Amino acid sequence: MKQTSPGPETSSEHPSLAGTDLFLAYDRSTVVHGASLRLVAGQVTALIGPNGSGKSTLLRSLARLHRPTSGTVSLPDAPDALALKPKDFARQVTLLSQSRPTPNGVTVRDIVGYGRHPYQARYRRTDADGPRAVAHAMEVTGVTGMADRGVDELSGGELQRVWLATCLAQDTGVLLLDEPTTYLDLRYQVEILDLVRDLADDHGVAVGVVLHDLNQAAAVADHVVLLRQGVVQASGSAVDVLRADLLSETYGLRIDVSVDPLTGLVRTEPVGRHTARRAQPA
Ligand SMILES: Nc1ncnc2c1ncn2[C@@H]1O[C@H](COP(=O)(O)OP(=O)(O)OP(=O)(O)O)[C@@H](O)[C@H]1O
Repeated sequence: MKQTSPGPETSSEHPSLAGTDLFLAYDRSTVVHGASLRLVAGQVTALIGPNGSGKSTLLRSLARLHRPTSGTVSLPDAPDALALKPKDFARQVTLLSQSRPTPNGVTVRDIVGYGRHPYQARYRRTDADGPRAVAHAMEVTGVTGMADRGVDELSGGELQRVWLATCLAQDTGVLLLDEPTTYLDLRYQVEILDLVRDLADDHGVAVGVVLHDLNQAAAVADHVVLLRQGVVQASGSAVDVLRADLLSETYGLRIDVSVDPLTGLVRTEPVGRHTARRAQPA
């Protein structure tokens, strides 16, 4: 692994969630080989890499939805987070996964309310913060206006925001997001990424987010982790990881990289045959 700069892996800060030397397999086929990741409070860590490189599997293992063959997942109060009771874990970590089944006959407000499940006792209602948390989660994701609609009648982007609201209502210190901008129009892509940044900056949430758009990763992340074939290729700041040579080799495609003089953000530009042809001088 190329450790390009002091990133979460070398940070002396205590991580809010850490995966260490994780090996992850489906049946007997190992797809993630010894990956380590530390999510730190107030920081956004983006996982990037080509299709099938193991991003979702790694994220799901951090959320305890994929049991590692070996390696550990730990929380500050639990060196072995896999041993925690489900509700104790769910009060600390939530995952917005890529796809979820859409239940019939359930309203948006109900679905967002499911996020409060870890705070509710079986026989008594003890969740005094619930209504406030649900209302706030719906407001920041822009779904308050559709609170009474059935989730089975929403568009893909609307539904994505409802699921995100459900995660936010869970009010955890660690938020794991698998491609949260998929299905969203441009405005909501930007709003969701702004929201992610606010959660880290203003509420100290540790965010781990899978992104395909490298420019979005550059814009939102404090740290970027590049995966290839289940191996962490590089980990560090956007400037250190989003390098033309590293990206071109990893994605098998020429990718030009520049720094925007106005924003200082790294910009990546994949160069296909058509782009290259158009760039030829007349
Ligand atoms: N349920 C499954 N059963 C068997 N193999 C799987 C399963 N899910 C994923 N894989 C395999 O595991 C590897 C990693 O997949 P994963 O979904 O973690 O990658 P990814 O980087 O998130 O991909 P993408 O960008 O396409 O979403 C791939 O080779 C994939 O084919």
